[in-house]
Amino acid sequence: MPRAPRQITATPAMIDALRKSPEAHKFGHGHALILSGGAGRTGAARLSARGALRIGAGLVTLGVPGSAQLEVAAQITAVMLRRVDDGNALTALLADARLNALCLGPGLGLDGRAVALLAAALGRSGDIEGIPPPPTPRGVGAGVGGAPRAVVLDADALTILAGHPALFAALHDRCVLTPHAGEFARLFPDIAEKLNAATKDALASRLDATRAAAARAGSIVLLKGPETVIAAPDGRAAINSATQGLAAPWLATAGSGDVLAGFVTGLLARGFNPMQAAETGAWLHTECARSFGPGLIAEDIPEALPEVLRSLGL
Ligand SMILES: NC(=O)C1=CN([C@@H]2O[C@H](COP(=O)(O)OP(=O)(O)OC[C@H]3O[C@@H](n4cnc5c(N)ncnc54)[C@H](OP(=O)(O)O)[C@@H]3O)[C@@H](O)[C@H]2O)[C@@H](O)CC1
Ligand SMILES: Nc1ncnc2c1ncn2[C@@H]1O[C@H](COP(=O)(O)OP(=O)(O)O)[C@@H](O)[C@H]1O
Repeated sequence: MPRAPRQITATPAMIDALRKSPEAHKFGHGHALILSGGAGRTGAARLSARGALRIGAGLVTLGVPGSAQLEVAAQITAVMLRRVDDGNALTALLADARLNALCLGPGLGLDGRAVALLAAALGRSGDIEGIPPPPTPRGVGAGVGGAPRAVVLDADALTILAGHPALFAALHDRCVLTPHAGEFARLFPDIAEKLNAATKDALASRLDATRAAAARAGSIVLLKGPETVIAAPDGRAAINSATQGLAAPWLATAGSGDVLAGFVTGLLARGFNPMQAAETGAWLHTECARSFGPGLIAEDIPEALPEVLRSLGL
């Protein structure tokens, strides 16, 4: 019998974890790497990067193909930029163990480069059909201490996973998958079918579906919506409600999910464990929308974060 899900609220433990030590320098708060797609499609990854930086990652770098370098350079300041043209370039970059959290999906695209980046991020570049084996430096796919690197997979990365079973099989317990309902149905069609056919309470069914997906993936799954459900492979689950008194309807705007992916990535870079990062990121995301209120667009979400953090006493 699975444990009852936790309703996410700001507990003293969450607030404590969000506090920054007065002694630490920027590398003590982690370095997040967000991989972007090509020119004309870089907005989503830039939104994620801004979210990761605002939530406290010490450094945030956007990995972009050469074609998008100028476009992105013209739009960023505190966020940094590295050229990442293919899977080999990412593998080489990941020899730096200080890059401790990755985000793939927002605006990534579905082309060969995107597939190769996903394979490299999951440490599988040498054995995926059609992707040449790279010269693998030691430690690739691993973070500090040899544990696999934390990876947030959203948007296009989820669509790629749905078409590449070998990549799906490479998911691990430091991955956080953040599908909306459409992406969930693409990735877990049989589970989604059962969910749609369910006759019991809608939230309970979403909870069952998210738990089943997390168990299959071996990763944290965060199913987005007005009631966001988060589940771990071991059956732990939590719900972030944005309904009734906590409603945040202005979150239904293009790019808000990209910011959420950035929030979770930034928290992973800071050292939060994957379940804690997903829960805390989802809660703060809703609070930002509630704090900003009507007229919110995706760019406003990271900018609302300082006020929300201050209201927690940080
Ligand atoms: N500013 C930017 O640069 C932005 C860039 N973005 C980037 O665009 C790329 C594509 O991402 P995407 O999510 O827009 O498209 P896609 O993968 O086709 O899935 C959408 C289809 O799924 C379905 N669907 C079912 N339930 C759903 C639900 N709850 N919420 C949403 N959809 C739901 C629905 O089908 P329907 O139900 O209408 O038949 C819908 O047609 C990706 O890289 C992303 O990062 C965007 O983030 C926007 C801001
Ligand atoms: N009506 C709503 N009430 C509260 N939150 C919502 C609502 N609609 C969407 N959201 C939230 O907004 C975000 C939308 O993400 P997503 O669908 O991936 O959009 P995008 O791909 O444009 O970034 C998710 O965090 C989701 O939970």
